[in-house]
Amino acid sequence: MKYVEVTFTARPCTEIVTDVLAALTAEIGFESFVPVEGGMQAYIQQSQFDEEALKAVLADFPLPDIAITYTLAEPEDKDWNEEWEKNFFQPIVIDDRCVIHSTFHKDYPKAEYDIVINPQMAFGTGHHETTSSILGELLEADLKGKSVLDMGCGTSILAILASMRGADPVTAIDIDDWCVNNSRDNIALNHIDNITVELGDASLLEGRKPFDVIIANINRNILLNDLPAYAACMHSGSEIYMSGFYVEDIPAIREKGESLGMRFVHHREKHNWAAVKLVME
Ligand SMILES: C[S@@+](CC[C@H](N)C(=O)[O-])C[C@H]1O[C@@H](n2cnc3c(N)ncnc32)[C@H](O)[C@@H]1O
Repeated sequence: MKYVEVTFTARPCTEIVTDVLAALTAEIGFESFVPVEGGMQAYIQQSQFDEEALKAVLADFPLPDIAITYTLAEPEDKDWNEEWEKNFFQPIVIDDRCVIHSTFHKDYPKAEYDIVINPQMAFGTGHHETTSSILGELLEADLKGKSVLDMGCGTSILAILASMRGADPVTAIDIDDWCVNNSRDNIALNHIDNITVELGDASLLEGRKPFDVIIANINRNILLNDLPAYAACMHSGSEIYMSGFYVEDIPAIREKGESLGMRFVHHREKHNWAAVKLVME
C-alpha cells in the first residue's frame, strides 16, 4: 500500500500539541503517528490524502500560539500502523498492579487491574508522569463505594481505574469534546457502566452534591483558578488528588488548598512533575 509521510514541526512542541495534532489528523484519515524531535511524523494512505483538508486542520488548530509547518514525502512501503504501535504506545505497568494496553497489543503483562485504552492519542495512556503518579495514588486509595469526580479526564484512564477499584458513581469531565468521545469509547472497551462523561469545565459543578474523591490532572493555572469550585463540591473528609504541575508549583497549590479549608497530606514526584493529595477538613 502506498502511503504519504507528513513530517510536522510544531513551535512550541509539547506532548499536548502532538496529541491534539494526531487526534485531528486521525479524523481526516491519518493512520499512524511517530513522535520526532520538535514534532511528529504521520502516515496516510495516498488514496486518502487531501492536502486541502490538512491545511484546514492546521488553520483551525485549537491551541493558541502554536506554529505548525509540514513537509511531505513518499516513504518506503511498510505497515505504518504497526510501526506506530511499536514506537508510540507500549503497554505499561503501574506499581506491579495495573497494566494499561491497547486493543492491538496481543502480548502484555497480566495484572490485577487491566485497562484497555483506544490508541487515539487523547492525553492519558499512562506514560506521562502526571498520569502514572495519580494512578499510583488511586491504587493506594480506599475507593470502595465512593463517589469520584475526574476533572480533565482525557482518555478517562483515571476514572476507569477508580471504577475498577470500586468507586461508584464516577463522573468524568473534559473541556474537549474529542476527549469526551474518546472517554466514552474507552469506558465501553473496559465494560464499565458507572462512569458518566460530561463536556465542560468547573462551571458544571455549581450546585452539585459533594464528591468523596476528586481527581484533577490539568495544569497549575487551571487548578489554581478552579480549586474553589472543586472545594465547593467537597465535604469534610473528601480527598483531592491533583497533578499537571511541577514540584516548584507545590507551595502555590498547597497554599490555595489550605486557604479553602484543606489539609495537605503528601506529594509524589517523577522527573520534576508533581502530584499532591489534600483532604478537606
Ligand atoms: C493533562 S491532561 C490529563 C488527562 C488524564 N486525566 C490523565 O491523567 O492522563 C488534561 C486534560 O484536561 C482537559 N482540560 C483542560 N482544561 C480543562 C478545564 N478547565 N476543565 C476541564 N478539563 C480541562 C484537557 O482537555 C485534557 O484532556
